[in-house]
Amino acid sequence: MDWWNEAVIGVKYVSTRGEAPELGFCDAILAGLANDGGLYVPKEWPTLSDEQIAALAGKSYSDIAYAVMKPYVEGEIPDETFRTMIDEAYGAFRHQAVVPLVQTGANEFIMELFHGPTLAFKDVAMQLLARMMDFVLAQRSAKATIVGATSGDTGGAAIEAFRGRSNTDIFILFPEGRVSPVQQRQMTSVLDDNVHCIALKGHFDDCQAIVKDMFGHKGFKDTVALSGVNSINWGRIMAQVVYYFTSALSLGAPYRQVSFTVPTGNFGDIFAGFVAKQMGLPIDKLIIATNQNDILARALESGSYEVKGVTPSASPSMDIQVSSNFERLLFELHGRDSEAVKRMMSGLKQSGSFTIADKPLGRLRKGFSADRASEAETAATIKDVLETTGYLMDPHTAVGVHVARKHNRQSCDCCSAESPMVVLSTAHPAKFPAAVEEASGQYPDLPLWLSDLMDREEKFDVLENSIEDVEAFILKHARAAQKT
Ligand SMILES: Cc1ncc(COP(=O)(O)O)c(C=O)c1O
Ligand SMILES: N[C@@H](CCOP(=O)(O)O)C(=O)O
Repeated sequence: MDWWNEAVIGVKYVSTRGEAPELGFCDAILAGLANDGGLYVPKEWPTLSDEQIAALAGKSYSDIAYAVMKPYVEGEIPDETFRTMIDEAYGAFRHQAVVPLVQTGANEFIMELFHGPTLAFKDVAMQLLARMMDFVLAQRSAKATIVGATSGDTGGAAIEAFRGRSNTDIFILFPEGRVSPVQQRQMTSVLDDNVHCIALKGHFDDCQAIVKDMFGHKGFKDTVALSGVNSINWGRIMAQVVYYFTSALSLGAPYRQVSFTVPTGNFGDIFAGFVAKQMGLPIDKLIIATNQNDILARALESGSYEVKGVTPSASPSMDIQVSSNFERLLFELHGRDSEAVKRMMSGLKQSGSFTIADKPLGRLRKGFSADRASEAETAATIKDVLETTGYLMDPHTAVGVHVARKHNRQSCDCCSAESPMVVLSTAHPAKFPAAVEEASGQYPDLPLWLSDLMDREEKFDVLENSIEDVEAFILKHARAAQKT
């Protein structure tokens, strides 16, 4: 593709908090979190015209991925190298279409994002990010220590993508006893020397807070050459933008608007939808679907973002209160005013809450809707969809389907019933067999190639919810630290 406007090629990245240096793509993905605590976003959004989007119709996933992501990496990763990375990353997916659509109702489609190696949508970005980071590190003859916090899926996908790589050690923090047994075994049964799993005595938000605080601890960060693979990393979001394009194109874009409902926790996946819209994809509505941990739905309703504590649910990967990527959206909603973002984030740190002012709140409500699914509603949706269509879905996807159906597009004045509704299916049901069986009576088996997973040997350490303990553990095991 050579039709990208020269003006937007080779995008630079700025921090949402305005105090970190502007970076090129390679530095931005290695940095993970900006050193002012903010998140990197492109300085400007590359846009595509309807004609350019139409020209992508009928192309393969890899072709579309290359076209959509090219301006973000231009001048930093050579075209041919980038194309090879994309082909390799998505060649490993076990479905020809990479992210196929399945119709489950009138104008309702499920986008299956779980055909990668760990059966979750995280593979889509992680398979590419690992290759890009490896490339940058090799070019610089450098090593990095990757850290990640997981409520279950990011950890497995990251470990699978980075296992055995000689330039990186990876440390994944998961909340002890709060991920599904399949999710845990996907992480802990990887025995490669560069992989370290830490079961933290705390919640996911504790794991995420420790990861973010390690980025703020300069001495430690430099000693271990710290890098992150949570969706704070722009490279993750960029790769997730692609499937909004592929699915919308299959359903008639750019000549037809499409809406999306996204099961949401850290706001990365739905923020990628926002980016696709900024780039020119005709998205009608983006619907935020939460489980009973509904901070985002409450924030949209009341304008007050207020942490209330996490209640474990059948969709554990979404048991999140501090939703990292919401900061990226707040930055946009406030006209890229980093002072406003800093005020809100410091309110969050000090008192666990902040208020969104009227104007940005109006913008938020214009582009997004939000609702929640209770535990009973989630289970009932799994059962109902199975009985009416024969399709078995996981609890996270069911949260999405429930919220999509509840949003009555016949009567709302915010989006049209004519536009197809795509619900993102973020995980395979076999990752959550107990919840799926309890809801539907049907036990979802793991695919054959993972059928011995629960018999595999485990390797992990249990640590207190303490940044000192986690840092000491990393210092002891990270090869980048031992070099200095
Ligand atoms: C299965 C599943 N669904 C949904 C989500 C929420 O995605 P996001 O954090 O990007 O909002 C996650 C994890 O984050 C997940 O693992
Ligand atoms: N649900 C996630 C939580 C971390 O999210 P991320 O997208 O920011 O990495 C998980 O499964 O770990």
